[in-house]
Amino acid sequence: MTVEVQRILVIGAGAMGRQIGAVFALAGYDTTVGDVSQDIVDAARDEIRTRIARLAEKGQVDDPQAALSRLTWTSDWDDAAREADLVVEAATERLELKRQIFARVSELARPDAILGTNSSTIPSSLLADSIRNPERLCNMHFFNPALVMACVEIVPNPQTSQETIDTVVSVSQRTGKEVVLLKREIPGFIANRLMQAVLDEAMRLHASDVATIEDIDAAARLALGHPMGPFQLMDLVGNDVISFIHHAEFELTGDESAKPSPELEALVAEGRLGRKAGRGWYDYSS
Ligand SMILES: NC(=O)c1ccc[n+]([C@@H]2O[C@H](COP(=O)([O-])OP(=O)(O)OC[C@H]3O[C@@H](n4cnc5c(N)ncnc54)[C@H](O)[C@@H]3O)[C@@H](O)[C@H]2O)c1
Repeated sequence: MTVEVQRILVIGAGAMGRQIGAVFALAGYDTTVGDVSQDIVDAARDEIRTRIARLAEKGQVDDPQAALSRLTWTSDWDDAAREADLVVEAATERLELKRQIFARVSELARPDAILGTNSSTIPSSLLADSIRNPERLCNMHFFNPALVMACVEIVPNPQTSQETIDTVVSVSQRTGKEVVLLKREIPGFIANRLMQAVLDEAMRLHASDVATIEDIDAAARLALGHPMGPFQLMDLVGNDVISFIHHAEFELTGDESAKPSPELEALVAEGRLGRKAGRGWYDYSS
């Protein structure tokens, strides 16, 4: 059984939240995207207008005005939380902040509203005791950029009800995404664990002087058909983000092997964070 969803609130208008909001609006849902910063809300609204217009030019959106009219942007999301059938949290990746947000949502939202977190590293079981109705919560994990990437991972925690799972699966499918439904929580879920395994092996090969980063990247691209090599990918995502994901997994599991490699830590300590810093595994200064 699914809950009838018409109104959705997305909390956080950053890189993920703004595009997740657009995905819902394009699928026909009345969607509010809320942030704490008016500047971020304004920038998000402008960016999404441009993106939806571009999709319309490419023939991928029939009625851009209708989609935009279903989108509301706000720096005060309390009213939208009261009205939402589904709330998807996509705020800054900090456990305490997310717990505060869910406690507030739990005060405001209808008891039958479904709640999802887009967190990449925080399983919803760590948020469940901050809300009144933990059976209505799960991870609903979109990929970056959410308007483009075709997959949503849905991760129930031990308390998540079947109705909650059925509802988030149904909403995700209506957006046109392919759903990957995990049977249980595991740090990193599926896609990021697979990616992490490739990145870790690439760093091990390089640290043991088996090949250059250029050759390891070439093998991934040309022999395995990956769109980019593991070192190129780390530079694109940000080596600090990759390191953070390792630390988060170590904190969740206590597993020493989850810690970032010394090479990665050295790179981050030197400020070689990747493309955004002009230098990472590769040099982008020229
Ligand atoms: N960036 C990625 O590649 C990616 C991919 C998948 C999932 N995620 C997850 O999505 C979430 C958001 O990531 P992001 O990259 O969009 O981060 P971001 O830093 O770009 O955006 C986070 C936004 O949350 C806002 N925020 C903070 N407190 C808030 C509050 N109380 N109410 C409303 N908004 C608040 C911030 O102002 C900011 O605009 C994180 O949980 C992250 O793990 C990120």
